Amino acid sequence: MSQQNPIQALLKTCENFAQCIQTHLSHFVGHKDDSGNANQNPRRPLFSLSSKPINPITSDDASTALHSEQEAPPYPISLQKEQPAMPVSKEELGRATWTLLHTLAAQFPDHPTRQQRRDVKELMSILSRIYPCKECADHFKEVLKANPVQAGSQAEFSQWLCHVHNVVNRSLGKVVFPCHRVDARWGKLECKERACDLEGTTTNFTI
Ligand SMILES: Cc1cc2nc3c(=O)[nH]c(=O)nc-3n(C[C@H](O)[C@H](O)[C@H](O)COP(=O)(O)OP(=O)(O)OC[C@H]3O[C@@H](n4cnc5c(N)ncnc54)[C@H](O)[C@@H]3O)c2cc1C
Repeated sequence: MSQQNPIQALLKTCENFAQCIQTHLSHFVGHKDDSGNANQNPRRPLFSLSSKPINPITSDDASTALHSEQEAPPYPISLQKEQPAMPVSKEELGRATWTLLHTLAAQFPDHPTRQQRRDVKELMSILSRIYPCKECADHFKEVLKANPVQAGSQAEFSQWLCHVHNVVNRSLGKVVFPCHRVDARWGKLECKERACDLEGTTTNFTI
């Protein structure tokens, strides 16, 4: 074993330490090695100036570094690809609403209770206030003023509804519907054991 001068040993330790620092700093500043090539060492620095963990997949360039700083989305990736909901057109909304109203009229009891008569009047009145097409709602308000709801029976209500629908049709330049054919056009729902019938048996639901 060769005896080493303690000063020499200390100098050697300092040199090793300096080399170590230089190696790690080169990861941050794109240090060129002795051969003059840019440092392509794929290893990550042992520590980062960023407070967030470095994404091991992204590369070193500034744009991807920016990405690695962004928050992860709070929802699954697949949801990001979904198309925005298709808006409903005024025509689709109208057809759907008339379908509801004419079906309701077809199913309206022959001998409605006072409450049922009140309900349809109230429903029409509410529609004229909150129908989600302001222009249509305002127009329907005028139609109702000129044609108060008649709901003394199923026949009366469905004929009244046919009439007001025709008022709207005319104002839009549409063909007028022959109201004697309303029962052929709009029937009751087909439900087992009269489950859809307003006068049918009451279903008990457990929620
Ligand atoms: C209360 C209300 C007010 C509206 N106001 C406006 C408005 O101001 N401006 C506007 O642009 N749109 C309005 N709409 C929408 C408009 O009435 C139509 O629904 C829309 O233009 C689509 O018309 P459509 O030709 O497809 O048939 P729709 O009029 O929607 O009728 C649907 C189906 O009902 C049947 N039908 C037609 N007339 C009658 C009738 N008299 N009785 C029974 N059945 C019939 C036909 O088979 C028809 O295909 C309104 C809708 C509602 C419900």
